[in-house]
Parts: sequence; structure tokens; C-alpha cells
Amino acid sequence: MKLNRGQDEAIKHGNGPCMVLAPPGSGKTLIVTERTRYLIEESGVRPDQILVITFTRFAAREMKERFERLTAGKNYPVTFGTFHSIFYGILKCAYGIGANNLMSEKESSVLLQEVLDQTDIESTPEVEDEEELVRELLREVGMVKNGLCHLKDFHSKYLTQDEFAEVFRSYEHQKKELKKFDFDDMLVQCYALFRKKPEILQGWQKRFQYILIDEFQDINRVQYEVIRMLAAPRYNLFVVGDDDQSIYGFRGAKPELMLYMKQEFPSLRTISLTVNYRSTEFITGAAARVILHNDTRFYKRVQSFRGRGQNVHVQEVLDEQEEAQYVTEEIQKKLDQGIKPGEIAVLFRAAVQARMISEILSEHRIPFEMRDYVTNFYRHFIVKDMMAYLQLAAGKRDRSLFLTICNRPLRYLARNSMENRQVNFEELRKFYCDKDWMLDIIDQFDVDVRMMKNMAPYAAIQYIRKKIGYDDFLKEYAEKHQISWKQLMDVMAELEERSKNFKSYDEWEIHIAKYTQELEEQQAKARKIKGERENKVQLMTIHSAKGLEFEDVFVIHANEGAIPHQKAEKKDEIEEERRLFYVALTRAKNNLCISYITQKNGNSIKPSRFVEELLGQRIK
Ligand SMILES: Nc1ncnc2c1ncn2[C@@H]1O[C@H](COP(=O)(O)OP(=O)(O)OP(=O)(O)O)[C@@H](O)[C@H]1O
Repeated sequence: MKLNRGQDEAIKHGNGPCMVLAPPGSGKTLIVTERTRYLIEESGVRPDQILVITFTRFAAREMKERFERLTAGKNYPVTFGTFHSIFYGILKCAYGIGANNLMSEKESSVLLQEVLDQTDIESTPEVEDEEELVRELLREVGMVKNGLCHLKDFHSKYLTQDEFAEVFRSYEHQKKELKKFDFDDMLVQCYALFRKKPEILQGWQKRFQYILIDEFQDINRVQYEVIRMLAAPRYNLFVVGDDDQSIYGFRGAKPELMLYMKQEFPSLRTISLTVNYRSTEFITGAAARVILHNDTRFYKRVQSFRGRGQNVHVQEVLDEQEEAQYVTEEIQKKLDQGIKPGEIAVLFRAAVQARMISEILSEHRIPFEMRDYVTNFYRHFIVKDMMAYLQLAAGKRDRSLFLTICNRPLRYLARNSMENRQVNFEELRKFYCDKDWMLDIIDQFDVDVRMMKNMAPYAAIQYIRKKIGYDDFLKEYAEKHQISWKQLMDVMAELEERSKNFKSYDEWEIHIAKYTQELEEQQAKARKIKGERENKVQLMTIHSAKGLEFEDVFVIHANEGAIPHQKAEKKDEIEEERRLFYVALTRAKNNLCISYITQKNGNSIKPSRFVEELLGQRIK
């Protein structure tokens, strides 16, 4: 492979800070491995003094493998790792913490859920269910830590300032009591350690005299600060990145730190690369037309090394079903032409958008692999409410079931009227014996539960919605929390549709347990690092596709509300969505197909503004 001038210059950079700014497919990863080899073999740097940092375990492993292929058989002891793995190693040496001190994502969620249960905080705006609220709050807790923010300066999207502070403090306190560290603590604790113990910092500065970082645009404040301390006093800091591919703002990434570096290190050498070796001209051109609409970016010139290639294809389809059929047929044609399944990717903004395509691919017996977490529909709060009603109808009387739905719709039943593990209507009547109007409500509640006793799930759900008044409750809920009522009705419609397949609650319950187990097993597999992808079509979110490349890429569901995501409103949020779309387009080497739907649940839906930017025209 003949390196271009910019690549050669970057690889052979001497000492001091250097930043390589480069577009997709320009060989950034290649430069990191080549430079590491160069430092050892040409500049005489000791391999154990070199630290190479990436953002994901997958990327770290791929980088290490590329380096090992490059330096076949030499087994240089260079340290490759993610920020987390490296900072964990440092904390391990300093405090002797071990794997049992680390909290898994699941444990963090459980703890945060417990913290929420100890407060009076109700389900809140903008999230669909408790599970999503926990996930979002954990992300916000992480943002405070990763951004080295003061609590008073942080504004939660979901809780008031006081509520968020209460949750944050309580979560941190209980975690400390358990002597546990979560994912983000690794960074914050390392930062605190280096500030408190200069002698420890000096030891690590001596150990890692050359630091190289890939995907630098994804760095957050605390990572930046720790690296700055670690790289001192020599600042042999070599970073590569592309501000247009910064897609982790929602987790606290600060691409502007790339700009900041220029001010902080006046001696910083900046090298810009311009050649894209991955994608054809049609693809790089289409991607460039889209990203030009972002204001906050470094200007870049990009040339394709590959020639014109095939035109980018944009396909309009009626709905998700038709889209999945279309993409599956196109994939089959590619496979018939001899393209390996692993060289084909289907990319989407959110994992739920893979539901239909995965079903149709299975029907056609096309092997595929999903990389992302798909939320379990049965964990949605509406579904949980319906299930609680159905269980009461089936004769169960657990307190938790009563607590779930006793005020959905509002019945004015207080928690302390249900003190026992098992609740019965007689006890409720006794509790409210001096309030006639409450007795009427309880009687009606009792009648409703008995009415549903012999109903099939579909009929029972109809009864809950219309006779008990659950739809009205949802309407009020949507208004109070300013969320889309239509979205809640979509969940209801989907649940009703699914309920038709089951004659009784018991039958349905068995199905849900089996489905949940299968989903969890598939997700546990997906979490493991994947190597071999040759034999399976790759289905993944755009976030997961970062850094990867494929012969053929299908970007599905390119619609307003999906990408840009419906929650993205502010200019910077839209710009991050545009960068995501850009990342998706630039994964393709030869063929790129983008599809959008025109109808969803009977309503018309618009194509993404990014598709219009790509085409250079409005779609009518
Ligand atoms: N000088 C070169 N000559 C030929 N091919 C090259 C050259 N430099 C890089 N490539 C090839 O271009 C492709 C993209 O390289 P690489 O994955 O390193 O890009 P990247 O800049 O890290 O991309 P991204 O930012 O999109 O993740 C790879 O297949 C790589 O082998």
C-alpha cells in the first residue's frame, strides 16, 4: 500500500502534540498502527512506553489485531485499551480494587431503580416507561461525572433540579456504601487520584511516554483532563479524529475539545488528510452534500480514491413491511451475485426499527446478526398495566399488582390502604368504611375485575380501555407529561393486535416469558465482542456501525422523527443527528441504498430532511 504525503507525515511525526484531522475512510486507524510501529522500529521508543487508546473494546481489539498483523511475530508489549480499561488498571494498582467492585450496567439500573422507589418521584415527562427513565437518568448521572459538572449547573431533561440532585446523591451514596464503582466512576476516580497523588501520576507519566488516541472527537471532559495530566510534561500526544463523526454528544462527548487543544498547546501540529480510500465518488459526494449543512465543523476537502462508482439509490416505500420486503429482495440479489453476507449492512437509527426487517430476513432464511439491544415491548408501562389488570382478573391479588393500576384511572386509593402483601377488596372497603363515595369506587373496581374473569385477553383489553376508562387516563397522562398521545395509542394498538393470538392470560404469560428469555439470550450474545462476521448480514444501529466498513449499505427508515430523532429539537441536536446520518452513509464502499416510508400506522410520514439535502431537492 502506498501511503500519501499526509499519512506519511503523520506517521513520522516526531515528539510533541499532534492532531490528525481526517474524513471517513482516510486511513486514520491505519495511521495509528503504522505510527506505533514507526515509533518502535524507526525511532527506538520502548514498546511498553506506548499507550494506544480507543473508545470501544471492539475497536481496541481490532486495532491490536491490525498492529499484530503489521508487526507479525514480534509481540511488542504495547498497551492497547479503552479509556475505561486503562483507567481501571490504574485504579487497580492504586486501590487494589477488583472485578467484584465493578457494577454491571444491570446492577447500576437496579440500584437506580431502588433509589427512585425510595423517593416520591412519579413517572415523568418524555419517557415511555420506568425502564427508559432509569436508563436515561443513569445516562444523565454519567454526563454530570463525565463533564466534571457541578450538580447546580446540570439540568435534567426528566426531573426538576432538586429531584435530580436527590437521586444523584442517593445513588452515589448507596454505591459507596456497597463499595462499588460504576462505569463512569472509573474516569472520575482516576481524575481524583491523579490530582490527589502526584507521585502516582508521575509513575504513570514515566510509564506511558507516548500516547496515541483514535476517534478523538468522542472524548469527554474528564477523559481529556486525565489524558492531559498523563501526557505531561512531554506531551507526546498523538490524536486522530473527525469532528464530523462525533456522535456521542448525548453521553458527554465534546468535539470542541479538538478546537480547544489548538489553544491549549500552541506547539500543536495539525495534519489534515483529504483522500477517502473507502468509498466511491458518488458516495463521498452524497455524504458531503449532507454534512455541509452543519455549521459547527472544521471545513474539509475530500477526494475519493475509488472513481465514480454506482449512483446512490434512494427508495420510497409505503410502510415498514414494504421496506423490509424491498431490502430483503435487494440483499438476496447481492448474495446471488456472490457478495459475502458479512459485507452487507442494514443500518438504522434505533434498534426497534430492526423488528420488521429481522422478521422478513428470517422468513427468507437469510442469515443475519443483530448487534444492538432491542427493548422488550412487554416492559412498556402500558403493557405492564394491562398485564396487571389481566392478572387481577385471573384471580391474583398481589399488592404490587394493585399498586400498579389502582389509580390508572384515578380511584383515589392511597398506598397505605394496601399494607399487606396480598390485598383484597374487603380490606379496602374496611379501610374506607367511613367514606361512602370511596366505597362506590371500590365496588366498581371489584365488579370490573370480576367482569373480566372469563374474557379472552383481547376482549379484556377492550373492556379496560373503554369501560374502565384506561384510554381516558392515557389521554390525561399524555397531556400532563407533554408526550404524544398518539405514540401511547400506537403501543395500545400493537398490544391489542398481539393479544388476538392468545386465548387466556396464562397462555400469553408463557409466551412472554419465552420471548423475554430469547431476547435476553440474544442480547447477552450481542454484548460479547464479535469477530467473525463473514457469514451473516449485519443489522445494527448507526452508533454501532461507527468505524466499520461494508461493500453494500442499506440505510432504512430515513424519516423525520427517526433521523433526526423526534427528541432532537435544538440546533446542536439536529447537527448531531446529521453527523449520525453522515456516519451511516460513509460506511459504504461500493453501494449505498437509502429508503424511507410514507405511512406509519395509517398516517402519512415525511422523509428525512437529510435525504432531501442529499438529493438537493424537496420531496413532495
Ligand atoms: N494509502 C492508502 N492506500 C490504499 N488504501 C488505503 C490507504 N490508506 C487507507 N486505506 C484503506 O482505506 C480504508 C479505510 O481506512 P481506515 O479504516 O483506517 O479509515 P478511517 O479514517 O479510520 O475511517 P473512519 O473514520 O470512517 O472510521 C481501509 O480499507 C484502508 O486499508
